Amino acid sequence: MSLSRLSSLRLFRQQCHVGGTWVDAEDGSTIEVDNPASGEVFGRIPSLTAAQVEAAIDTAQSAFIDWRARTAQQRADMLLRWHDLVLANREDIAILMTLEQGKPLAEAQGEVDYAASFLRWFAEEARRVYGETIPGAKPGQQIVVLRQPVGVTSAITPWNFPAAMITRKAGAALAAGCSMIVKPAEATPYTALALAVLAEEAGLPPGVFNVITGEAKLIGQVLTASPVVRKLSFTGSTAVGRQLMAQCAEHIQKVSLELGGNAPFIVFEDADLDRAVEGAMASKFRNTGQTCVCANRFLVQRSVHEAFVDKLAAAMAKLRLGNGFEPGVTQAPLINQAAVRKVQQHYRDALDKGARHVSGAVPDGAQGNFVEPVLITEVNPGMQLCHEETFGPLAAVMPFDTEQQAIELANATPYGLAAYFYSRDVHRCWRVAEALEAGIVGVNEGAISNPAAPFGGVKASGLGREGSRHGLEEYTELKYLCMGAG
Ligand SMILES: NC(=O)C1=CN([C@@H]2O[C@H](COP(=O)(O)OP(=O)(O)OC[C@H]3O[C@@H](n4cnc5c(N)ncnc54)[C@H](O)[C@@H]3O)[C@@H](O)[C@H]2O)C=CC1
Ligand SMILES: O=C(O)[C@H](O)CS(=O)(=O)O
Repeated sequence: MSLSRLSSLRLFRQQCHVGGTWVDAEDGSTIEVDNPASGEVFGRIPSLTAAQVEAAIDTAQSAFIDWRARTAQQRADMLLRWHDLVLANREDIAILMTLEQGKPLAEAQGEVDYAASFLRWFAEEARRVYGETIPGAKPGQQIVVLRQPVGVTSAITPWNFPAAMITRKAGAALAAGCSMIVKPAEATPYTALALAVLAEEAGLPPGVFNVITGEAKLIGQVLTASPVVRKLSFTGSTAVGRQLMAQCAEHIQKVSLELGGNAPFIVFEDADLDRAVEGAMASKFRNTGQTCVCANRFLVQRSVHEAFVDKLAAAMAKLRLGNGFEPGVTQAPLINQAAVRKVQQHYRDALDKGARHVSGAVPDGAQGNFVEPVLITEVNPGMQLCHEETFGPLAAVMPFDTEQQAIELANATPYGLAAYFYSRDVHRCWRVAEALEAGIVGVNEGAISNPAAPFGGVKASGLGREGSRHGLEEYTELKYLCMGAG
């Protein structure tokens, strides 16, 4: 992708979008954006000042007053138009996504579809924000429960799903009648700005959906220190989520936190091994292992351990690492050198503590941001990868003996976002599904994402749910009216 070709993409914007206006930083400062495959800087984005973030909050507040007064049908229609425009511009959005995040183009196109599905889902839900009535305590008295939008909301989003993590939040917020200010990851701003172009074209009033860029800590401080902002939705690392939650305490802002994970993937001896391997590949290598719901540890019952490892190694050998724009590539560069070092660290730590290398190249960091898929086994609970999110293409297998041991091993982590297991014993499926400490459990399924489902985790994986009607309710407040008999 040449820079001249890039500048011909109408969705490629290098300014922030606030109140319907495209703006630069008032002091002219910018942040470089590079392509993870080559390291080439291909664009810049503004680094807004604190005063500009404050101005965005004021703009979003004014827009909220008008937006909440629209009818649910009007909000639904605009969300649906936004959905249609996102799909109509699928190819160009995917090009921007592969350029800035690196994922294979086909996977980027798939993410655009996934992102659009949240806009459709919340367009449909927008007309179902219901209240309720409750019998009063006295004759003639009635309790009326209203469900109202919380107001101005903010979203701080990660680089791994530059489109879907925005529409999963903005779709819900706007359907509820809120306005939103989004700060995308510094590494992946262009997908977010493309969504802003299309939101404007869909007829969303100025200030309802705003995209700002700049120094993360500064922007986070301004957004969480404002009494006008009534909710923050964050997806990213647990460390940053913990910090932001503390900052939101000042004005009791609502928070939704989608944080890190360490998903166990359990294969019982009664599993269909071929299906288990299919599920393992879908869970582990989606986005080159850079998702919060990726299998981080494979727990395999000892009697099928060797067969599973052999099948998994054979499936991994078919993966193809390369530039996301190359046809047939299924594994792309990691987002940056820090991500490469984390995979190296988890691999080295595991081998130092007794793991065995099975297949794939040793992650030695010699290929820039590219890391070959690698398989190890004989993993044990004392290894870093059992307690930290690897976020890369390292498949780590641990044999186990009993069902109870598998459950204990699976739950022995600070995280609790996703978990997976394969078994054809229906009674075991119920026992294990109920025992796993996670917000999402894939039962004989490795691909679990769905806009209709309440996505979220427990323990260090976060608070709240996104997607589903539950995700919309997170952007509302309940108020009850006690109507006296008069
Ligand atoms: N649960 C998930 O979906 C994700 C988990 N992660 C985990 O986090 C690790 C680090 O990845 P990062 O992208 O660096 O995640 P991160 O948590 O540092 O960044 C996520 C978002 O938070 C912003 N941010 C960072 N520090 C902030 C602060 N002090 N105040 C306000 N905003 C701030 C970033 O600009 C970005 O928009 C990954 O290796 C992975 O383990 C990362 C991305 C997504
Ligand atoms: O942050 C992530 O990794 C995503 O939430 C995972 S998913 O929702 O795209 O499955």
